[in-house]
Amino acid sequence: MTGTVVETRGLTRRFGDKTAVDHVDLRIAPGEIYGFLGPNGSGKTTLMRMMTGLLTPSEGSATVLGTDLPGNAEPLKQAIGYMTQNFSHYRDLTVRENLGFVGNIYGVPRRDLSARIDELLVTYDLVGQADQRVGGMSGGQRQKMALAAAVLHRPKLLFLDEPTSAVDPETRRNFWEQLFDLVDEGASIIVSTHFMDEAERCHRIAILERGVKRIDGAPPALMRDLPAQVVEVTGRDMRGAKARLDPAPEVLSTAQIGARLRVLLRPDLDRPEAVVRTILGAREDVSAEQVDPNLEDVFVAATTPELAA
Ligand SMILES: Nc1ncnc2c1ncn2[C@@H]1O[C@H](COP(=O)(O)OP(=O)(O)OP(=O)(O)O)[C@@H](O)[C@H]1O
Repeated sequence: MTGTVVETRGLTRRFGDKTAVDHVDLRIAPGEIYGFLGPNGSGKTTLMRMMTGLLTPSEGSATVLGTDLPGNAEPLKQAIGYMTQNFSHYRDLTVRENLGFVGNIYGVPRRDLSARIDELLVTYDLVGQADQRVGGMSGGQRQKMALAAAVLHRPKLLFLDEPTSAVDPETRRNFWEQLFDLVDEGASIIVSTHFMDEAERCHRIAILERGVKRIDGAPPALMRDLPAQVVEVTGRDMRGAKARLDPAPEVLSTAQIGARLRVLLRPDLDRPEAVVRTILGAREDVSAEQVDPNLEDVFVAATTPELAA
């Protein structure tokens, strides 16, 4: 294996007039958790489906674990695992039966399958649910089972499409512990999300918007290299403050987050917090402070036309 598990070259998919994925170039290294971060409809699922060989690109190509796509995707089937966005297992079967079914599809030998299922039930904390019908389990339990099913045949590359969209933060944290364990065991993982905290856990991310890759890199580097300065404003009447800041030429964008206003300003300004105070006028009830960029700022900057390259 070279230093790349996935390479895409101008990968594009159109549905009628709509371009769901638009000339995306990516390189994903082995042992990485690589995140696709983007809002609904930004093309994350379509991009993943093309990488798994399930969907033919309209244009462009990819090499996934040495297999060239478009082309014969058969060799990929055994090498990848895919956890789809919608739960795709049998609700009328038990956890053990579902895992057995998946094992048979992958041709796991009978003599190994039951031991492998027992091992997965322990790893994913499903021993108590082993003989329970999946339809009666919680969203978090179903998700754990879907992950167990995706890794049953020990794939080298795992695709997870918004795997934690329906679970509470604690379940999400545990789920991520398991992803790091899988990476320690040698897997590479591609995961899509619209949660910033999840994106921040990835080794590298690509931010997608309307099918276009706006930026990619390691989250700390993306935050460090943000082409903007960030000022946080707190006080009363944040909507009024936003209305005054938005038209100012020094201001690139504003976003209200609860009782705070997050303001991105041009990178060349001295004392951006003073600039914000001047724009807002002498208001005693408002404070403005320069803060370090976070991933949300990176996302906003990457999807702001004046800032995006
Ligand atoms: N089979 C299809 N036929 C027509 N349009 C499609 C099809 N699949 C996806 N699209 C469109 O392509 C765009 C990208 O969809 P996609 O599901 O890839 O986005 P996503 O980022 O995964 O969104 P979400 O977060 O909602 O899952 C959307 O506008 C969607 O409506």
